[in-house]
Amino acid sequence: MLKRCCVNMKKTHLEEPLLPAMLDSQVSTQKANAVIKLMLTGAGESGKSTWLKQLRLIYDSSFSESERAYYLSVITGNMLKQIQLLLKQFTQIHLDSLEENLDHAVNIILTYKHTLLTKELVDCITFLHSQDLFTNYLKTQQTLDNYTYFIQNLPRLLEQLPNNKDILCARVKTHIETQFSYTSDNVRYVFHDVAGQRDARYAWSSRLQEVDCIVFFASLIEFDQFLVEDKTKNRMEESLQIYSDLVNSPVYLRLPVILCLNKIDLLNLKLQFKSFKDFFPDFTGQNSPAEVKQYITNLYLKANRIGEKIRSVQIFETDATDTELIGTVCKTVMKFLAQEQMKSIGFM
Ligand SMILES: Nc1nc2c(ncn2[C@@H]2O[C@H](COP(=O)(O)OP(=O)(O)OP(=O)(O)O)[C@@H](O)[C@H]2O)c(=O)[nH]1
Ligand SMILES: [Mg+2]
Repeated sequence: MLKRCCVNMKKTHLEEPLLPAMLDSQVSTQKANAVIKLMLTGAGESGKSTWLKQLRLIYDSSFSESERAYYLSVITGNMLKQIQLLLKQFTQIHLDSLEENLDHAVNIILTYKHTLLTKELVDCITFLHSQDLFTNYLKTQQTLDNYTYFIQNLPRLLEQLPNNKDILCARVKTHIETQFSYTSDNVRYVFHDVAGQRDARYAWSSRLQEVDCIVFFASLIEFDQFLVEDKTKNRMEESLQIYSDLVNSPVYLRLPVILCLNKIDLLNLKLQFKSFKDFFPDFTGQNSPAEVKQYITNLYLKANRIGEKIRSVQIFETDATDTELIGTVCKTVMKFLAQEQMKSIGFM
């Protein structure tokens, strides 16, 4: 049941606790006569915190200059750590065959110690990515999901602070649960963003007891990826297991579920280099975004063994970095929750 109560005037803030400005985000002054709490769930890197950033952009304010400067160091750190990791293995394989220019660029990157983006660093990274030897190796490796996006955009970030899209594409792992709330049509929506990696999931159950809806994020492009916390475990299998545990649990039967099949924007790109069937041999379709998406959707549908009459599930295909799309999804989610509320009080 959705609870009706007084307006909740608690401060709202976004993840990234190291950033002081974010802890001081706006307080809504709108009155509300109902509160709906939603918990964002899903494995690590599925897109929960990116959704929260979107809510802030849509319902509160844009990022300040100091937040943008903070994200510049996050992006530089994300990329540097990733490229250094790739290069460690790359240089082991090609130690004796690197041409002088490439060897020089590799050395600069490998010995770079801070998170300040400099022209020298960007030039070396750009040069590295113009070399077939490296780009062919890259196709066989697991990278950050927005790696290609940032490779293309690093030169711009030498001149400008990150724009909203850059910030939405940056990766900051969640350690501490955070929340964001806003009021629309007299209803206050409170979104709880929790950490998704294995060691953090023990904390989910107490929060799930208090919320009115589960929002589950599943990445559409994790079929060839392995967990950060367990390199032997396929990420999509893990996500299906978490989803199944949640939706089939008798404890959370009363909660409607919103399933976001996320990272739809990256699926096409991934399928140009990877064969879905190599990872899910039961798949007999074409290696096309439409067929792969349908197959994954069916896996999630099958994982839910509770009938529609008992639990409502609403499915969305999302790109969590697309503000317009997420705005539209939010409106549909609000309508869906209003219907659920009517059902729960016997009007439907
Ligand atoms: N291109 C693209 N990137 C996405 C999308 N959703 C999330 N990402 C990126 O994926 C990475 C992980 O997203 P997060 O929102 O931090 O994931 P999370 O679920 O909060 O992960 P944890 O905090 O570890 O539980 C970030 O770099 C995001 O920018 C998407 O739909 N499209
Ligand atoms: Mg997070």
